[in-house]
Order: sequence, then structure tokens, then C-alpha cells
Amino acid sequence: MNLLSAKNLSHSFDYELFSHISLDLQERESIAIIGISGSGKSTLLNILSTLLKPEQGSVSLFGEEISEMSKKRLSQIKRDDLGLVFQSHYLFKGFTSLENLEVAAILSNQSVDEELLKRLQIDKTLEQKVTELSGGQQQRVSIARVLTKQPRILFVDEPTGNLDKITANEVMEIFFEYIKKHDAGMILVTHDEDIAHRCDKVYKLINKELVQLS
Ligand SMILES: Nc1ncnc2c1ncn2[C@@H]1O[C@H](COP(=O)(O)OP(=O)(O)OP(=O)(O)O)[C@@H](O)[C@H]1O
Repeated sequence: MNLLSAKNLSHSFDYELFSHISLDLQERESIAIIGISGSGKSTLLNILSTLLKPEQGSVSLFGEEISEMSKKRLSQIKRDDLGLVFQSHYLFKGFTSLENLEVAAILSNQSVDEELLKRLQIDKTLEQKVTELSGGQQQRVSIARVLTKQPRILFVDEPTGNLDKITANEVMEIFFEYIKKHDAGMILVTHDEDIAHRCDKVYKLINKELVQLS
């Protein structure tokens, strides 16, 4: 099944970032987007994940075009089906890791996966306020929180920036296992070419175009 289909996307801020970009994401598929700093990777991810409206072009999620969805339908899809792992972690700062995870579990009617917390090495710091955790620990709490709600599409921006190589590999392994187990898909933006090449498809944003490398 086609989870996401983007057609002819163009976007500019002070200058044109990219134009006529098209992309499809299938179930159980992972896509990496690489490109130099400032090429527009995060902007493209924001558009694909519904946070930003494209200047031109369209994005469909699960066969429905975003621009034709009611506000209610779009909120429902965002809440139930989209998982955003971005650099700003969107955690509730005054709360502990466990409270952050429990909120996600309650809202999505799921339960917190203790095995996942162990693999992410955040099981021993659950009672600490997130503001007392390191950047890398906060990142892993935010990954656990996103996976707890069991989204159909993961949008991931530089997931391993704050992490050492071993932890970064474990996080990637968790993402790959997750999309296979849940028939989900992942679109990942990264500077790390090794990580990118572990995905099913790799695209590079270059000269305003999205070029498929593998
Ligand atoms: N909301 C915004 N308003 C104005 N300009 C913006 C906005 N967001 C991004 N830009 C500009 O668009 C360009 C692309 O930014 P973007 O963050 O998409 O690039 P990137 O490829 O993800 O970069 P990096 O690898 O450094 O994260 C940059 O020049 C940035 O300053």
C-alpha cells in the first residue's frame, strides 16, 4: 500500500529551495534524504509531514490528499498515524520521562513497551525530569514516545546527531524493525551517509532536485 505520495513539490523562502519534487513511500519501506546543509531537507520533511504547506504541488497520505482533508481529519491523521522524530524533542519539560511516555500511551490507547525502553537505555532514568537528562537521553525518550503511539509513517530528522555510534546503530535497528513489524514506512533526513545507505532508497537533494542514488 502507498503510505505517502508527493507530486511536483516546489518551495521557496528567500530563494527557490527545490522544484518539481515527487516521492512515494510504500509500507515497510525506508527512504533516506541526504544533501548539503541548507539544501532544504528539513523543509521537505516538514512539507511531507504536514507541518508546512508546499508553495506548489500536493502530498497524499494513505490515498487522501492533504489539501482536500478537513481540519478534523488532518488532526486525526497527525495524532494517530504520523510519528515525528525531530531535533527539538517536543517533550513536556516539567514532567519525567515516564510521564511523557504515559501521556503518549494513554492518548493512543497503547501501552509503554518496556523492552523498547531497555534497548534505548532509558529504563533506569524514567523517574527523572526530562530537563535533567542529557540531549541524547532526551532524544531517546522522544523516540520511545513516538513509537509508543504506533504511527504508520515515521518522519525522522537527524535522529542520531546526539548519539554515539553504537547507540545510533541500535536506534536505527529499532526503526527498521518497527516499520517491518507494523507495516509502517520511514522517511529519514540525515548527514550520515552510512546510516542513509542502510535505508531501502537513498535520495539526494541537489541543485533543487531530488536525485535517487540507490
Ligand atoms: N521558516 C523559514 N523561513 C525562512 N527561511 C527558512 C525557513 N526554514 C528554512 N529556511 C531556509 O531554507 C534553507 C533550507 O533550510 P533547511 O533547514 O530545509 O535545510 P537543510 O538541508 O535541512 O539544512 P541542515 O542540513 O543544515 O539542517 C536555509 O537557507 C534556511 O535558512
